Amino acid sequence: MTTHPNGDFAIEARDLNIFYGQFRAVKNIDLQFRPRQITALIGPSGCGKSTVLRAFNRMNDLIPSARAEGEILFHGKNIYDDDVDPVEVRRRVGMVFQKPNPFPKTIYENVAWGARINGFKGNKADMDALVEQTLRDAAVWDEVKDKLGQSGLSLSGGQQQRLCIARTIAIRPEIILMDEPASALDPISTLRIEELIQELKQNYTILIVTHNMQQAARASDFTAFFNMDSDRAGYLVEYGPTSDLFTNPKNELTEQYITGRFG
Ligand SMILES: Nc1ncnc2c1ncn2[C@@H]1O[C@H](COP(=O)(O)OP(=O)(O)OP(=O)(O)O)[C@@H](O)[C@H]1O
Repeated sequence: MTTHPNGDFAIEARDLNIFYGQFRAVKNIDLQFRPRQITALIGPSGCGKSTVLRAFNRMNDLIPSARAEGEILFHGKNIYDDDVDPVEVRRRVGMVFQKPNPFPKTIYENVAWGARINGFKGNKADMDALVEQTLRDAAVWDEVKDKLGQSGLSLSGGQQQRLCIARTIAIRPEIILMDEPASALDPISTLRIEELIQELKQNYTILIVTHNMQQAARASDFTAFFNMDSDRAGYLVEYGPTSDLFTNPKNELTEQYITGRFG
């Protein structure tokens, strides 16, 4: 994929519409994400947050009925152009899912896999060092360093999710998409994930879908609020710095949503 600088933005949606068969699930989305910032996508159930998120790494391609119109510009290139390889898009735009889904392999292999995908050529000692550094970056090293040969599935839910984040960053993406990454976790594990997201921001642009308004307010720099129209298509109501959106929303609907009056 030949790419060019994309102005000030890490990734950008232009007039994005996504359909499942005849049904238009989201409409006319324009959104621009600055590098190394965390953006929360919020809104009532079914308004299309996950659908929009998955559009940024062509994950919707895996759903046979799904179709995108419009553009997603990444380094100035529309990722939906015919000459773009979706596998390469997913390498550069990684994803963490709601339910932790480590591979049924060792903790070590869950991380080493990503490095190999990236063409890692070093010896065993180099790989050991890379696995350690990646697990440290994902704030899970201390808990797993004595059991790297055990299955990733043997860890707690919160540890599994941090292992999945390690697996994602081992591929060195530029952008990380997170679809409610803490919603299946207890409050302490949730806080650890939020802290980790803050650290990852130094190196990655992060888009995070969350149902949890406090989490959006605490953990993000920007917030995009979506709602569902009378035709059930999701649309973007308001987008801006999180502090503005939560303290001084411009739109009446945003105010109603963040104060819990609907959704
Ligand atoms: N695979 C699919 N096939 C058909 N319709 C789908 C599919 N996935 C989602 N939809 C529909 O698209 C719309 C948006 O769904 P989506 O899951 O993106 O919303 P959401 O805001 O993330 O919801 P939630 O907060 O409940 O997870 C909904 O009407 C949903 O029923």
